[in-house]
Amino acid sequence: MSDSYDVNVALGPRSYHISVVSDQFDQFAETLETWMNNNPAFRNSVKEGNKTAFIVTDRNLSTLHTPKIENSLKTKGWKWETAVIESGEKSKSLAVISSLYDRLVELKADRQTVLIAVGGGVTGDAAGFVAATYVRGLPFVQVPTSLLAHVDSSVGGKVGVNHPQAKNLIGAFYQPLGVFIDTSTLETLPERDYRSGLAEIVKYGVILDSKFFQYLEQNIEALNQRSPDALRTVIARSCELKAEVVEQDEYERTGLRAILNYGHTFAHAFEALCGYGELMHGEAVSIGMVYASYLAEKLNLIPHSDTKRQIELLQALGLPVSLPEGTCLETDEIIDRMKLDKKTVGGKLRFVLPTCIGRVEVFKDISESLVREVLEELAQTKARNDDFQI
Ligand SMILES: NC(=O)c1ccc[n+]([C@@H]2O[C@H](COP(=O)([O-])OP(=O)(O)OC[C@H]3O[C@@H](n4cnc5c(N)ncnc54)[C@H](O)[C@@H]3O)[C@@H](O)[C@H]2O)c1
Ligand SMILES: O=C(O)C(=O)C[C@@H](O)[C@H](O)[C@H](O)COP(=O)(O)O
Ligand SMILES: [Zn+2]
Repeated sequence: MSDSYDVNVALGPRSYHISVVSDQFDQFAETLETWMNNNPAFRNSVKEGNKTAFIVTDRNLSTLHTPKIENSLKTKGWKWETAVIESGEKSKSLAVISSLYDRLVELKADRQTVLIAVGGGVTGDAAGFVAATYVRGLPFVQVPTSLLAHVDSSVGGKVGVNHPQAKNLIGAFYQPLGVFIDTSTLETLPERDYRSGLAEIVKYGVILDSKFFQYLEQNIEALNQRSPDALRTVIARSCELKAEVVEQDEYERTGLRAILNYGHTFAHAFEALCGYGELMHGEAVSIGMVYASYLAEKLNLIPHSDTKRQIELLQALGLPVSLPEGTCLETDEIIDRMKLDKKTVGGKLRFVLPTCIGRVEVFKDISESLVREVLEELAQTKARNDDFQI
């Protein structure tokens, strides 16, 4: 596999490129200008030297990688302002969005001001929502810096913020002009955040690609050591798989895109109920996939061995497979929160469940009592601290 690659997300007039490079932040402004030159709506700005940007980044990134983006813009004659939001899930809030609108008003930003998100999924989701809504749309560029953002959140155009009751309840579909992934950012990513990203990678194997799942099983050591080769392979494959799904169902209307939500019906309820930021998104997804897989077993869709393979892989990658010790969530409350999931129709829950490793389907007629059974049985295995090793 080469040192850099390019994944095209083919969405007609909203098509864009995901550029994956290593140690090439100095190329950022040139790449941005290429994307703008290829887009009739923005090429004049570059031609006329009207090059202004609004960078949104989080506190941690503001001293780590954001200066590299700023330096690159400087060499190409760009003017920019940088807004720093606090790190962590709590920044996915309407209060933060509102403060960013205020900054844009002060700046007198217009529809040619490029909004650049530099950070993890929180920054990308929040900044993307601002880009989607300010003056009904600013050109938006993602510079993801966490593994989770490389493989998932920067691709596909889901942007938004949390409601105190439920994750991502307020948002939009808004595709970026391009995604610039420099894998060197992973060198500074804390361990827990790195592992959180691995959960979404495992998700792609379960939902779409059994060979990829097998690759992950066979490369645990390399992934745990952040081997650049293994990382390039998994980032590339994850982006390709997500792009293929998004190309076919950009707005999650046919149901296909919903498969990217495997494990999330449980995960989002856990994240909201534990308090945003207590469980990382990827950790919640890891636990949520185990719950969903166990539900699939109860419906005789898969044998236990398929759940076991997921548990073993997730654990080998240092991910949790049950809620943390001491977590005590009421089953009724979990079900209540799950009903705020965006897949819910007419008050009825829908679940993405595996039918084997590499394939999932969306199920809509699952009895609440069965879901209750899963929640209660798995809460008890946690209490026995046996990590669901049945
Ligand atoms: N839009 C989507 O399609 C989509 C997909 C998956 C997840 N998400 C959302 O993404 C969010 C989770 O993303 P996340 O895990 O990146 O969280 P995050 O943005 O909070 O980043 C995790 C932590 O890592 C730090 N960090 C990021 N990059 C770093 C780097 N290179 N070096 C040092 N520190 C770094 C951040 O400052 C933060 O403290 C959740 O809100 C989730 O709902 C969205
Ligand atoms: O891109 C998608 O579609 C996904 O579902 C990817 C998920 O990993 C991601 O967490 C997403 O933000 C969840 O979306 P939501 O619509 O369930 O809030
Ligand atoms: Zn997710």
